[in-house]
Amino acid sequence: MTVLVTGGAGYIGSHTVLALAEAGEDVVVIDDLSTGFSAYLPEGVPLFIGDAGDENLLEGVIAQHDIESIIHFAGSVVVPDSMRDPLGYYRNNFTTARNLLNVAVKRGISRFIFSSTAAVYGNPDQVPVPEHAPTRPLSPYGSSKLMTEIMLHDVACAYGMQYVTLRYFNVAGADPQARIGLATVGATHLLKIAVEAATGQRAKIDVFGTDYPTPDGSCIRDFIHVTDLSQAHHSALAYLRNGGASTTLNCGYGRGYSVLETVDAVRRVSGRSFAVQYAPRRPGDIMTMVADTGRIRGLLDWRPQYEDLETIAAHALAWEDKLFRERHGELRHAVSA
Ligand SMILES: NC(=O)c1ccc[n+]([C@@H]2O[C@H](COP(=O)([O-])OP(=O)(O)OC[C@H]3O[C@@H](n4cnc5c(N)ncnc54)[C@H](O)[C@@H]3O)[C@@H](O)[C@H]2O)c1
Ligand SMILES: O=c1ccn([C@@H]2O[C@H](COP(=O)(O)OP(=O)(O)O[C@H]3O[C@H](CO)[C@@H](O)[C@H](O)[C@H]3O)[C@@H](O)[C@H]2O)c(=O)[nH]1
Repeated sequence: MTVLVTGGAGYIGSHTVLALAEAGEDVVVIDDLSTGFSAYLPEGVPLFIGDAGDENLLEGVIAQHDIESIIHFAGSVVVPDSMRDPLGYYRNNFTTARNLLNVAVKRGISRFIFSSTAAVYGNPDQVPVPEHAPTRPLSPYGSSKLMTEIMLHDVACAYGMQYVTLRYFNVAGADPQARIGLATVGATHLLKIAVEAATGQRAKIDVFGTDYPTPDGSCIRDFIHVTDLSQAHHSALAYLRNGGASTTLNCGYGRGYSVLETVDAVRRVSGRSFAVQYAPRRPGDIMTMVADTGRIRGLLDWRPQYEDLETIAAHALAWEDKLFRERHGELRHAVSA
């Protein structure tokens, strides 16, 4: 019984592959390495380099491995890019998933876990946001994920598939042993930018908007540690294997931190000071995004371990220090599960 992980060489995918491999699961990965890194896969995990929407490739992988479930991470993830290139985003997020589901249905693979996003909610009417809140995405990225959610639901109803759609809130941090982490060059995530500043790779960090009607004027986010999120995937798999009904789950902790609090946490754990500049609001930003986590905590046997913001910041920083030294030729990379 093997789990097929698409996009398994990416940031969240590689942490999930590591968690599955450490739990003794058989895993195979399909990744086109457009933003992923083959070196971040544990030794012995087969990697098929190619498009997760290539039906011939998928048929070949399924012919060689006894695939029991699919976890689908592969996709394009940068919100502003999706505004410039909506067709590219609909192709890589929606059409890829459509082809993957087509092969899954043909080959009788009946368990599917899908990476969705809090971006499907758009500006929420209520915070914390429950799963039944209205979905009003503000970007083609969010729309492409919502369309895929709807397609998955329809496919599951028609062909008897069971699925879990996981809506991630703000994913951050790195493997606590710093074996892997976020390595994307030019990443735009707040915590990544802050640890780049703390490691001297940036002169300063801009805080986009300090005039919001929040306690300190900056936006508020619900950060989830990538290792806890990877464990949520394993728990979702166990839930489906136990016959759990198809469902959609928010993935966060239900606790919001402001942008300024987050930057302060990086300053504290690093003990390094860096310049913080107040900048205008970033277009399209949602003011407050915090998950209602009642459903995931009630349905899954999931025990997050790294809910503390300083722990998330410390792990992101340790990884960034290592990545910086690797990229400057002082270290070589090796992952062992
Ligand atoms: N990082 C976040 O904060 C966040 C939040 C919400 C949802 N998500 C979703 O989680 C998933 C993983 O995101 P990530 O942050 O790890 O990004 P990432 O870019 O690190 O990972 C994506 C992986 O998919 C691969 N890929 C892309 N298109 C492919 C294709 N057509 N075929 C095969 N491989 C392909 C890339 O090479 C990469 O390894 C995405 O679906 C993303 O939309 C991420
Ligand atoms: O240099 C920076 C970077 C970010 N921010 C602010 O920090 C907050 C968080 O921004 P960011 O880390 O870019 O995340 P989001 O825009 O909240 O989006 C993330 O979280 C979404 C789910 O909630 C995912 O869908 C997206 O892919 C993911 O990037 C926002 O208020 C930004 O304006 C800054 O002030 N300065």
